[in-house]
Amino acid sequence: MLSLRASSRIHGLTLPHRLHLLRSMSSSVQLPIKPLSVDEEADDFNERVQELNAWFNSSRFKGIKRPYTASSVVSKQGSYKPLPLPSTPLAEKLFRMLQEAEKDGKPLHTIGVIDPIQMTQMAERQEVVYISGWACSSTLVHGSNDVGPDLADYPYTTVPNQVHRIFRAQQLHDRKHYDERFSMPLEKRKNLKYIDYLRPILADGDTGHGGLSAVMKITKLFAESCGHQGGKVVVPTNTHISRLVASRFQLDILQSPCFIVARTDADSARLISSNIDPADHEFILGTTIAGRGLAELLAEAEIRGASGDELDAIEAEWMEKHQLVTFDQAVQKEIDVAGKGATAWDEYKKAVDGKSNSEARLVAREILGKDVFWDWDIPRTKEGFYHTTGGNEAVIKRLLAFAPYADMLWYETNTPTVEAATRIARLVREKFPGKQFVYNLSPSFNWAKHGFNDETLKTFIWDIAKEGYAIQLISLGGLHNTAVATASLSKKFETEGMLAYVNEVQQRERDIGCDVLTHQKWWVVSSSPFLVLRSGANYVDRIITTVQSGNSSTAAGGKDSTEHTF
Ligand SMILES: C[C@](O)(C(=O)O)[C@H](CC(=O)O)C(=O)O
Ligand SMILES: [Mg+2]
Repeated sequence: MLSLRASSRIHGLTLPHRLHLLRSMSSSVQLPIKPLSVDEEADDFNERVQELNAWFNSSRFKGIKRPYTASSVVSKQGSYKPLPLPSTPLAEKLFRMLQEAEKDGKPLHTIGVIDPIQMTQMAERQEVVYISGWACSSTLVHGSNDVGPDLADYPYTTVPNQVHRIFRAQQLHDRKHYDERFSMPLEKRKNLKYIDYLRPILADGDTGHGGLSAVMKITKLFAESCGHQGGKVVVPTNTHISRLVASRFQLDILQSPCFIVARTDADSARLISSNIDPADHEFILGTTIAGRGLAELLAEAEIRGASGDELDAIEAEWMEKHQLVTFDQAVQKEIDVAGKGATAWDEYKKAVDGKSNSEARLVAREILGKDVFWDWDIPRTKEGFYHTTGGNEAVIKRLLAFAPYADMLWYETNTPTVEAATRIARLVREKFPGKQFVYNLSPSFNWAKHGFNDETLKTFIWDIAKEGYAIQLISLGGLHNTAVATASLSKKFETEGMLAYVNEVQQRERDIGCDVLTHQKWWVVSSSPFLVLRSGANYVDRIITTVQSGNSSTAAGGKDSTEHTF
């Protein structure tokens, strides 16, 4: 809830200067105590529109297209300019970090975190935090706690809730660390390594969990809980663009500089929900064999009680017989059959560049002197989806279409290679110089099987960083690491008892200087009889000592604490 100070009038100043002054005097807003006149209200509105336009034109949004006006945003903001969100300084920091990454050709690379412990252990070295939808789906589903595989069917508050949890933990550890620093003399402080817990968070927004209003709601939650989101595409290009615009519009209403990352899964996508956008037509597959639709045959089989296996067999046989092709491939075949050769094909390709399927059909008829039979409805799946080729060309086309609307681009690759990453980035950057990318160093790949040797595996991140892959993340790195560390301890503990604990955990914590070794200091329930607080014990002790006028006999980190044995 916002705490707003009611203002008394400031005499001698006329609007809009008065309101402007009130806004700039403090980070909060002083609302006028009497309704403004219509003229005053209009002046204030115009001043806000001007201010917002200046923000839109600032270097933060260089190259970003907004298909709406600043006044359409201001009118949605309500009667006063939004206060800066806690995520704003972090988003601004990310902007500067990314500019530096671009200048140096170096990456911000990170490991997806699943909890506050992992966040603290990465804070010293990883400059950004990634929060994965997949990992949330497996570990922390908001509301129902019904964890499961990532089908993006969890409540849309799930990932924002995790972002909120991690952001809160970042803030607490920052406060704890700061207090620790200022509880020691300057000379000693010089030797205490400064840890920056306030790392910008990049969070997975998946497809936005619904229509445009849902996209706006999740965007708002992310911005409010501190985040930057990535969208996922299984939809027509223009639907994705609408979601990006909805997301930006929401951020603009909040006047938030949070980053929007447009992610496309077009590389591996084999289905598209609709053929409504001509931009997707060249990649949609159809059949050159007339006949009954696949979905119709499957529905019929289901009615007569066919089993799942039988249905799969019907589909496989149908697909085998029909060998789906794009319209261009169907035309190419007809050109070959007609013996018209390479010139006709070149002529066709040139004429259909950027055109819809209905236009391509007219061009083909012109060249071949007849219609080409090709149907994209016959093979539709029973859900109504169209088949699509996927692949890198589809990726490139989408990235180029999303570039004006997104701060960063993310294509989810099928195969991690420097060559593919380089080619795609260069083609995009030819048209959008300086555009930056996010790259998923996904544990879904068997990294040992992609032709890397130790050397190329080690340099991969830095090699692609030179091409603009400024944020790179092991999406499920934290999740896998928890799995392997726990499995290993569990295995050894079974037979080696406490020796296993010492060797696997305590000794290693000591060797690598892991601060959780002394977890009371790191994160503990205070032993105060008055308050039970989850917090950094020493930090809480100091607060309690302060409020109890310097007397806290119950301090959690007092002389009886087991931590003094470390
Ligand atoms: C990136 C991702 O969307 C995620 O939820 O983190 C997942 C995880 C992964 O497999 O790497 C995805 O790519 O679908
Ligand atoms: Mg995801």
